[in-house]
Amino acid sequence: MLFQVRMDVHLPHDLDPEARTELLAREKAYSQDLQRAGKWPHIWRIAGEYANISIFDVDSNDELHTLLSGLPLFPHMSIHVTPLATHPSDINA
Ligand SMILES: O=C(O)C[C@H]1C=CC(=O)O1
Repeated sequence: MLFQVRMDVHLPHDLDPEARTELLAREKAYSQDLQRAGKWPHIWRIAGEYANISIFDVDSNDELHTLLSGLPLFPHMSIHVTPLATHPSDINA
């Protein structure tokens, strides 16, 4: 099952710089592990925003929720999920 996920990051302005560095390192490692596992096949920065558009390839809504809620940045993000269906005009479908 494919989902488009938009993540907008809102880090607290008073976050300790060391804690911020550690948090972002954990986020990067978590994200890259899921990319290597094929669960997170696309991630794009939205130009000009601290936000990304990602594609997740998961087995269920529950798996998606588990993966998203495990993001180290989860407490600092707003997340919008769009389920994707096959387009009838897709020549690759
Ligand atoms: O920077 C972001 O867009 C937020 C987050 C998503 C993956 C990652 O490494 O950071």
